[in-house]
Amino acid sequence: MAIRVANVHKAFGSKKVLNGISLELACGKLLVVLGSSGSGKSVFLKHLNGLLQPDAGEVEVLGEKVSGRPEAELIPLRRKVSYIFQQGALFDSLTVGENVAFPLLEHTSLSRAEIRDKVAHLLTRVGLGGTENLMPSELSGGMRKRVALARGLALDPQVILYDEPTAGLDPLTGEAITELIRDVAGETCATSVVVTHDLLVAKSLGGTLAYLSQGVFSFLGSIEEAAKESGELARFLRAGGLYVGA
Ligand SMILES: Nc1ncnc2c1ncn2[C@@H]1O[C@H](COP(=O)(O)OP(=O)(O)OP(=O)(O)O)[C@@H](O)[C@H]1O
Repeated sequence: MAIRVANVHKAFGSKKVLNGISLELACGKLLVVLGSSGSGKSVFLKHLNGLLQPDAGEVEVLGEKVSGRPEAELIPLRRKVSYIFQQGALFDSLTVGENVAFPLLEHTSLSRAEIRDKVAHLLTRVGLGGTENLMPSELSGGMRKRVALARGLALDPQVILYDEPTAGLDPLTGEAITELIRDVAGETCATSVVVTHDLLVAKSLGGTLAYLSQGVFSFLGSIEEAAKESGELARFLRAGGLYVGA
């Protein structure tokens, strides 16, 4: 198993967000986490690399315990688990090339020339070849997300966590990012978890759907199976533009 979440609870003050959530995801699989705004999708994702710690329950990623570990012990695991933030989280004072090179400089002993080649390769892979010298301020939202993805892939992660990768993008750019996520999942055999509330993205990615509601996954299965559900999930799918039922 790449990811094992067992009975995880998380509250902020009196607000319960995760309420005994459980999940197992095998290596190389893609999971799409759906749910309404504020249902706790990002909170769930942050538990997978220890950015948040559960109040109770266990999280294991790539066979290693994430929950209950001090920050310093999680650093080696985070090299294998890439978290792609919603806004891209680029360093604004560094060029695009320097942003992508950053994890390679920090965590590998590659030479400058090797890093330059790897950065060029990663940027080409996300459709941004030759943009090394641009500053993040010169990029569109879609380009920033691509650079963030290139940086997130730099260390050849075994698990990739995407937080709303298409939020705020026009449909065509969103589609291009979705294709990229699908291609990366197919080519690298990495395990991917994609948090989104865009149902068309979920449909296009395929993989397993998890619907977060009331702090638990009230549904886990394929989009075809989801289409047979009733209640909140059916309403969510219908409102999101996926035709469900007769
Ligand atoms: N660090 C924090 N401190 C306090 N409350 C938090 C914290 N992080 C998240 N929350 C609360 O947890 C709830 C779930 O937040 P989360 O960001 O996971 O929602 P989401 O499902 O990802 O929503 P969206 O789709 O709008 O991004 C929200 O009520 C949020 O205010």
